[in-house]
Amino acid sequence: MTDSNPAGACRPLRLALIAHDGRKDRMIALAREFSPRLRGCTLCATGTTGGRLAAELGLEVERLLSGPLGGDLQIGARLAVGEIDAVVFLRDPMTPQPHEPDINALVRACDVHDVPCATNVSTARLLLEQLLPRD
Ligand SMILES: O=C(CO)COP(=O)(O)O
Repeated sequence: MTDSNPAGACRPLRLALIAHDGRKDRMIALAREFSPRLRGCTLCATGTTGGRLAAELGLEVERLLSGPLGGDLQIGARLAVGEIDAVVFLRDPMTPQPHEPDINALVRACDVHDVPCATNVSTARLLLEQLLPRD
């Protein structure tokens, strides 16, 4: 999987995957659906999300800090310097989060730097269908 990232460069797509607890099962189901195509990507994730992706799907994923401990900010910092091509961030809109400012900062960073960011499964499917090349 080369030349298909938004930057058009010849390297694997660098994708960040993040899900709140109330959306983690949906993230696993989504990643399972796309898992053959995700295996060619460079994946990073917040801590607990990444742990589940690795344990349940065998995906190779760099685990950053858990979201409430700064993982969203780490991903935001990376995308701000051009190190992440796209984000799937399955937010739970029904549950208040202690790190709401970090969540807003990450979504804002995506908008500031024009990085595609899907915050629900339907949009994530569209994004992944578009960005992940077929086998
Ligand atoms: O809280 C999160 C995103 O805001 C997700 O963090 P975890 O993947 O560590 O649960």
